[in-house]
Amino acid sequence: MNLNELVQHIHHYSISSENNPFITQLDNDSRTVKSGSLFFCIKGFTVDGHDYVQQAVANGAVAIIAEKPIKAEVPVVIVRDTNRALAIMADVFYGQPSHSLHVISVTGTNGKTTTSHYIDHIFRYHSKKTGMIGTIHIKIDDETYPVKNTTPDQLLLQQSLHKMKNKGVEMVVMEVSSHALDLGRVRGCDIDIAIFTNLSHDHLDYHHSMEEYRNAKGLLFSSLGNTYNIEKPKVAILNEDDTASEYYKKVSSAQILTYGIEKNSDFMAKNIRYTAEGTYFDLHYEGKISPVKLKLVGKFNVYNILAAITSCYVSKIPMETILKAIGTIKGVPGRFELVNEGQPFTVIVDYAHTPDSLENILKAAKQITTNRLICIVGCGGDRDRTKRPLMGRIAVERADWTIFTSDNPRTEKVEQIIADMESEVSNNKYEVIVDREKAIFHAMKSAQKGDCIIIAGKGHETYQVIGKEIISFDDRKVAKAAIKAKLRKQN
Ligand SMILES: CC(=O)N[C@H]1[C@@H](OP(=O)(O)OP(=O)(O)OC[C@H]2O[C@@H](n3ccc(=O)[nH]c3=O)[C@H](O)[C@@H]2O)O[C@H](CO)[C@@H](O)[C@@H]1O[C@H](C)C(=O)N[C@@H](C)C(=O)N[C@H](CCC(=O)O)C(=O)O
Ligand SMILES: Nc1ncnc2c1ncn2[C@@H]1O[C@H](COP(=O)(O)OP(=O)(O)OP(=O)(O)O)[C@@H](O)[C@H]1O
Ligand SMILES: N[C@H](CCC[C@H](N)C(=O)O)C(=O)O
Ligand SMILES: [Mg+2]
Repeated sequence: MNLNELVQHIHHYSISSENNPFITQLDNDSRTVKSGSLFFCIKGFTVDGHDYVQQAVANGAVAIIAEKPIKAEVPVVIVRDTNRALAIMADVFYGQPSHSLHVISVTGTNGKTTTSHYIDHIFRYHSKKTGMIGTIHIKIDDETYPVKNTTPDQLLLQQSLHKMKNKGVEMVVMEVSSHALDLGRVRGCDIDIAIFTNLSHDHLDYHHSMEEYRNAKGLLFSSLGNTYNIEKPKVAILNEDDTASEYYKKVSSAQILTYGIEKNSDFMAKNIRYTAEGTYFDLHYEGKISPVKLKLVGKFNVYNILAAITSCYVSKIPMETILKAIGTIKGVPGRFELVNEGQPFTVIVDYAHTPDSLENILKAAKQITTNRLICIVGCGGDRDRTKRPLMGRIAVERADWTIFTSDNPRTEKVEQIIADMESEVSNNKYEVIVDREKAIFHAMKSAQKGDCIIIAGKGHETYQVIGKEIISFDDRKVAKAAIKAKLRKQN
């Protein structure tokens, strides 16, 4: 595709030359530029891409998209907003892949990854080729690719969707974070179904207030479009029990479907029974009642399943197939993941890293615990500090014993993060073991029959970020080693 063909999709631009080079790839990082690249200068949080034009040209860039005049031996196109231009041009360059894919997006504070995995599982059970974009990885049919972000930037997003199209993928489920919406990462993406899981305290370092945070998520629903296209109707699927849904109903022109447990909703779970084997409930929808069996625990998982059922049902998968499929869901990596080495106590690794998710997971664990509930938890550095006292208080109030430890301190002092977590704790049912590995070994050593140990916050993560360094660390592996060490000592 030539430069002129691409830039014609932007309303306001000026171009420094009449040359019309052939563009072989798009780049927003000078380090990945190759001969034939069109380089987009993006102002980041750390550096400004405009400062890397010379490097981009040296690496083979044949044209530049910038927000201000830049000296370069190649054509420079000046646009008002390079981020927006990248979203539009990437969509065009990659042949608008989202337009012919069935795209389901999931937003909300907690449950995005979990719900996405359930949806993917149901579609695959229904023999569809699927793609998934989210916190754990990008998955294209059976191949997975590592990720830096829950929702990739505009370029990687369109590239991934394009690869999916080429691989014969029919449907994509994608997590959409509030950061992504605020930064316009999903602009130009034709989304068919948008799911809202819930809204609770997180990311207030970035969004400043709950209202701002709620509104950022609202961008997904306000940009969803309307239902007038009969071939591709747009549907917003909202959690009726979360008050933020009222706002999303207002900002969206799409068809609205609701799910819930407490309030009357289109897809509703009633008569819920939580047992050691799993969770059972009656699904009420369209005047019908269907029994549902899950091998999952926790009320929050009933919400995730309801959202998954609703989105698959409106995607025309028969309810009978959906219900059979969900009976075979085993779980999601790092989400309530059991570590079992034959020990007489329960060990669970979970990604709870917000006050609400920590509370939920401790409540769910309590239901299956016959002795003490022990919680190992930390908070991330260089992230929302205001959630730390809340998480500290919740852990100590809900668990019988808590160990505060480190969880990706990044450039902050772990001791300060833990002091923040301790600041609103009102009893002494806790201790501090800064080193996470030592904390896990200590918990295993002191565990007794019937105890349940929740290792919270890192879930699927295979690293610990200390300073600028990334160290290999996996809660599941460490827990396994600690249990084995204990069992060896006993034998
Ligand atoms: C705060 C934030 O969102 N930062 C994102 C941002 O990085 P940045 O602004 O620091 O980028 P930068 O380093 O300043 O670079 C600016 C530009 O110069 C370019 N550059 C830079 C260096 C160079 O040598 N040459 C060059 O061309 C860069 O490629 C970039 O285009 O752009 C990067 C590329 O798209 C993102 O990976 C990065 O996410 C970082 C890793 C991050 O931690 N983001 C978090 C806050 C985030 O987005 N989280 C959400 C939600 C998580 C959840 O589910 O809870 C997510 O969706 O992941
Ligand atoms: N619907 C839910 N409501 C509240 N908590 C939940 C829900 N689903 C999962 N959780 C809890 O939140 C944790 C994170 O879940 P999940 O990874 O699905 O969320 P996410 O929204 O993808 O998070 P992130 O924004 O970090 O990607 C789980 O490990 C569990 O403890
Ligand atoms: N998606 C979350 C990840 C937090 C995971 C936790 N382990 C941490 O590092 O704080 C965030 O960006 O806030
Ligand atoms: Mg996620």
